[in-house]
Amino acid sequence: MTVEAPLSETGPVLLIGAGRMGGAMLEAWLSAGLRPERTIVRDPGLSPERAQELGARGVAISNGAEEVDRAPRVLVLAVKPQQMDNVLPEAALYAGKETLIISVAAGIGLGRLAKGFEASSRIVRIMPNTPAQVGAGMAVAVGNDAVSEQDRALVDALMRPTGEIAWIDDEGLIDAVTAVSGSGPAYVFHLVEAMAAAGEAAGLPAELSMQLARQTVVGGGALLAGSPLAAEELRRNVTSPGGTTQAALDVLMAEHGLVDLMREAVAAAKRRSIELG
Ligand SMILES: NC(=O)C1=CN([C@@H]2O[C@H](COP(=O)(O)OP(=O)(O)OC[C@H]3O[C@@H](n4cnc5c(N)ncnc54)[C@H](O)[C@@H]3O)[C@@H](O)[C@H]2O)C=CC1
Ligand SMILES: O=C(O)[C@@H]1CCC=N1
Repeated sequence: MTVEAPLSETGPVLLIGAGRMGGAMLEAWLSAGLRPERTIVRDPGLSPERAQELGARGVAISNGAEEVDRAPRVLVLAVKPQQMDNVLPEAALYAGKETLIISVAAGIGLGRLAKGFEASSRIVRIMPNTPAQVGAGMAVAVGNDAVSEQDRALVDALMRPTGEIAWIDDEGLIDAVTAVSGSGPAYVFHLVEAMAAAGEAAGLPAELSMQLARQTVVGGGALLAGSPLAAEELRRNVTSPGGTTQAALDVLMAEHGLVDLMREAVAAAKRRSIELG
């Protein structure tokens, strides 16, 4: 197995697009020891406050021009899929022979990315999620044929501080991945909103209901993370036969319940991911 140098010795990393997803990964990298002066952000849409805040932490904010002559070790594209066509020609100016190219954009395939760079370019497509910001993310990666074992080790080193990483060989799976783990945190946050609203409907004050919903999802996630038991087993441990939980699960697990709804939701997200490409 090829082992890449620790993150503190990696770089320079050029992040193009430091919005919600790029920003989340950036925070994880800096927390894990990526040296700020070897971390370059190119994002003309950054607010002056955010640019100043990153600058104060030592991160280099680039206006683009100076990047042309200093190819980064890694170039990470974290702009919206709709922005990619505008960004690729600029990104191609920055990429050198040694640069590993990573894109986290939903729907944009390796083939389309490759058209933006030199034919021999090593390109990895990653679908991360925003819990990356606190090191609890799930990222799935797929590389083109040019990607080496060393490149994979570098991607692992970069993504491990953001949470778990899984590699797939079949890029065709990535739309479903996007629909489950890429978009999935939003489903969990919506669950919190739905539980809080249901608590209010059951007579709880709004603030207390939100506290209960939020901490229950946080606590459920922490138990799932810390326990060797499967989700199904943990669910059974809450469910006394003939008790209150069973009464609720009879509703959630009924026909047209959560399982059917989630299947439809994930299928819709997968369709949209395919459309974006
Ligand atoms: N937000 C999420 O949970 C996830 C997002 N993604 C992917 O990450 C990508 C970014 O999404 P978000 O961070 O949510 O969007 P965002 O809108 O928060 O961030 C995009 C950033 O790109 C910047 N930008 C726009 N044009 C640019 C240019 N020409 N050069 C450099 N920067 C430019 C914007 O100023 C903005 O800060 C998308 O492709 C999305 O599919 C993937 C997984 C999860
Ligand atoms: O909503 C989106 O399109 C992006 C991709 C996965 C999460 N956010």
